[in-house]
Formats: sequence, C-alpha cells, structure tokens
Amino acid sequence: MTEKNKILELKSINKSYQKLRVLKDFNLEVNQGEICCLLGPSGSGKTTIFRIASGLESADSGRVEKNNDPRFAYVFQNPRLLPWKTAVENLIFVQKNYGLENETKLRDLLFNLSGLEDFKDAYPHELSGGMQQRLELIRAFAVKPDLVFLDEPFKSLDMKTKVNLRKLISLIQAESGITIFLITHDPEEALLLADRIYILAAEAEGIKKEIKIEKPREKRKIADPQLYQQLENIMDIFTDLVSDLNYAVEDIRSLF
Ligand SMILES: Nc1ncnc2c1ncn2[C@@H]1O[C@H](COP(=O)(O)OP(=O)(O)OP(=O)(O)O)[C@@H](O)[C@H]1O
Repeated sequence: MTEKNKILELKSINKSYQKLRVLKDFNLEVNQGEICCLLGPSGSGKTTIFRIASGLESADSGRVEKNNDPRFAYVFQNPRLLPWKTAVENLIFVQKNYGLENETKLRDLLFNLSGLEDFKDAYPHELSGGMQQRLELIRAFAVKPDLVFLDEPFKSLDMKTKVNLRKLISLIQAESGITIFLITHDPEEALLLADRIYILAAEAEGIKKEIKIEKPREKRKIADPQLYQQLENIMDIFTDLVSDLNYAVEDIRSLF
C-alpha cells in the first residue's frame, strides 16, 4: 500500500456462501485516524466485510491490504468477555498479548471513563448488558490498538447507555487518533459519530454512496438542518431498498 493515510484497504473482494453471493468485486478503504462507518440494511454483508477486513475470515478472491502491520481490536455485537475472569482480569488478559499488563494507569483511566470504576472486580454475569458492552469497549482500547472494529456496538442498548458509549468512543478517538471502523444499520448513529460513511446496498451491489461529514463531532445534533438533510438522503436510499408490500393491500383488506 503506497498511500500513507490509508490504514486498511479492501480490493476487489468476492465472497459467496454456497450459492449466495454476498460481496462482488467489493472495494473499500479506511484512512488513518478517522471514524469510518459502514452503514447498511440487515443482510447486506456488513459482518462479512468486518470479518474479512479484520482477518477473521478469508475472501474467495481479492486482497486486504494493511499499512504498517496495524494492531487490531474488536468489539462484537454481543460481548465476548471471559466469564471466569473479573472485569479487570478481562482487560489484563488481552493486554498480556502485547506486554501491556503493567499499564495500570491506562486501565484505571478506562474504568473511570466508562463509569465502571466500582466494578473492576465484578464478573461479567454480575454486570448489566450495557455495562458488559462498556467493558468490551474499554477492553478493546486497553491494548492501545491502531484500529478498532466495532460491529454494531450499540445494538439493544438503551438511549442513555448509547449516548454515553458514543461520547466515550468519540473522546478517546479524538484524543488518541486511533482509527475506528464502525459497522451499523443505524443512520443516526453513523451521522453522529463518523467522519466518513459508506452506504452499502443490498444483494452484492457494493457501496451505493459515500458521505463525508465535516462538522466537528461534538457539535453534531440530528436536529441540525444540514445533518437532518443528510439523514433524509440516507433514508431515501434505504427506502429504495425496502420491499414494496403494496401488492398485498387487497388481500389484507379482504382477509381481515
Ligand atoms: N457463515 C455463513 N454461512 C452462510 N450464509 C451466511 C454466513 N454468514 C452470512 N451469511 C449470509 O450472508 C448474507 C450477509 O450476512 P451478514 O451477516 O454479513 O449481513 P449483515 O449486513 O451484517 O446483517 P445484520 O445487520 O443482520 O447483522 C446474509 O444473507 C447471511 O444469511
């Protein structure tokens, strides 16, 4: 990879599961120090892209290029914490892979920022779903990664936890310069967090549109006319992808 600002690039990726073609000649790039978001409807191949980009799964053909052997960290849709280890032991466990187990100050900072400072010695089953997701998130940052993959990290979280997690990600990213690759189906989440959004079409059609959000993250509000217009544009694209059920109107009227 020659361009300095790219940390990850997917080139001409093809992927099928049996007869189902999920990715066809798919291209995408993630730039150093940005929050890059992949936004798409359910089943459009987001998790498949995430797994291929992060090296958890191989493509049928195509190339994944990385710049300077970046350190990856992952946050999955459902927390994958080690149930037999306490919260702090979960962090130490992943830090050990990189010789970072003595980074006590970093761990303390992450526990404080996430509001989990009183739960360092709790086991995952003693934490609520939102707390587990926060722990999973700070565990990813605890390894001082170059690139964090977030696969729908806010799924099934309540509003307050979502807002807090967004703030946490935004602050750490802004101050550390860590690159984030966020996967989501929620346009609002993408607009509030991302510097750049790739909108994914359904059925192996690739990227439908790329949007850059210039406004500083801390000043973004969905009610802002500019951002709201972007949201409308995204919703229009999504609406095009939604199945038309009008064919059933007569049947619904007659059968109920
Ligand atoms: N291991 C697998 N074996 C067979 N089919 C698969 C496999 N993984 C994914 N698929 C199929 O590939 C398509 C894309 O799935 P993927 O999970 O990448 O989509 P997604 O956009 O992440 O969806 P969601 O938002 O619902 O998680 C789906 O039709 C899914 O059924």
